[in-house]
Amino acid sequence: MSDQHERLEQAEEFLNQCYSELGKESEELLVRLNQVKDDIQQSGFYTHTYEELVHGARMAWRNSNRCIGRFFWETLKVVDARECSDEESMAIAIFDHIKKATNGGNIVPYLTAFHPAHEKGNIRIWNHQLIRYAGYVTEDGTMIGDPASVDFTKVCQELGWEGKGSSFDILPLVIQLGENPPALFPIPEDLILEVPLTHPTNPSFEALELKWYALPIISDMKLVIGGIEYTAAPFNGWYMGTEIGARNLADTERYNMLPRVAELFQLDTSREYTLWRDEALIELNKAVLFSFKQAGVSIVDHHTAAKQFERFEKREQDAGRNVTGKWSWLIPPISPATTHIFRKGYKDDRVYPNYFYQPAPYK
Ligand code: HEM
Ligand SMILES: N/C(=N/c1cccc(CO[C@@H]2CCNC2)c1)c1cccs1
Repeated sequence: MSDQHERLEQAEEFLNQCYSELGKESEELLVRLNQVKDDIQQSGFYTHTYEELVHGARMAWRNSNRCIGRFFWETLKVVDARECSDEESMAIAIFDHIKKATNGGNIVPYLTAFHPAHEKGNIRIWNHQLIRYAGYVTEDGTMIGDPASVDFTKVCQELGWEGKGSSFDILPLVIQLGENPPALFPIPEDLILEVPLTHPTNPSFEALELKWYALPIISDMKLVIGGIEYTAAPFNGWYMGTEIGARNLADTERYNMLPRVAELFQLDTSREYTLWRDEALIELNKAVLFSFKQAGVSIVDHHTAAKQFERFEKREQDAGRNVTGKWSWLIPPISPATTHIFRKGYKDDRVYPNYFYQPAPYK
């Protein structure tokens, strides 16, 4: 099937569902379908109205099989930055996104849509997340910072960026328009909200000098709506505590903090069966949730998130829509069997609109 014919089919499927969900008259839909058909026949593309862009981005979140946070899909705020035509104006839009989404700690889910892929080539944001810590391998092979960031940190250094070499250096924003060389922008420090980690009952925890950033904002996925591909469409939510406490700070190939936490709580690490790893995990996750709450920064524990997801499932059923999901991602990494998700099956069907991985623009 030709590219144009395929895009027209995808456009028609999206517009039919979108206009039906928005309760629009069939007359309005027919006019729109004819206009889109002409546009695609003329140029191979069509341009979403702002309303279609907003609802399409929300539908894509609703269809994200690996996301436990979908209860809030209808609240996503969307900024239309499709007019941005140079790296500077994109950087300004991105800084504005960070500021509005952070909202002093009361995090608001936002998506900023830049111009979709077209003949002038793609726009790519090279960062995986807009706010993330650098990772360095020293001469003697020891790790500083986030090991998951080592490759991207090297790329930033090759582009002229110099980090301070601390465990928590915020990486710069890297934007590439089409075939232009990538443009690098340090993120203004006053835009970055971070939470120092303390423990509710163990005052010695702060000696670990751990912290994490408040705003998780994914910037390397592609938003596809009705055959139109938004290759730069950063979106943020708030964290689920386990992401920080059970993975980012706990994984041996990340900050690998469990042995240090065990030491602080004087756990018996001589044998696995003392479950010292599990006890350290719980203490670390309690510290993350306690610290974010203390700092007035939005976060959700995995039990509450699972309950919200259950309400999402019920509401989708009532709306006559099937809930698709990827079980292995939806269950939380600690105490998964304490959630209803563990006992359910989900079909990992691909439903459009949706968010997709795209090849790394550097390597
Ligand atoms: C509002 C609070 C939100 C929470 C607590 C939340 C929670 C999560 C968690 C825990 C994951 C798994 C991440 C991992 O295991 O590394 C995830 C995945 C995902 N979420 Fe959400 N989410 C939220 C909002 C959003 C929003 C606003 C969007 C998009 C508009 C979104 C789209 C996705 C996608 C596409 C994935 C899969 C990512 C991948 O395949 O790597 N989520 N979410
Ligand atoms: N809480 C979140 N968590 C994530 C959501 C999507 C992706 C990720 C990071 O995924 C990486 C790839 C696989 N695990 C780490 C984390 C959100 C980020 C942006 C909106 S909500």
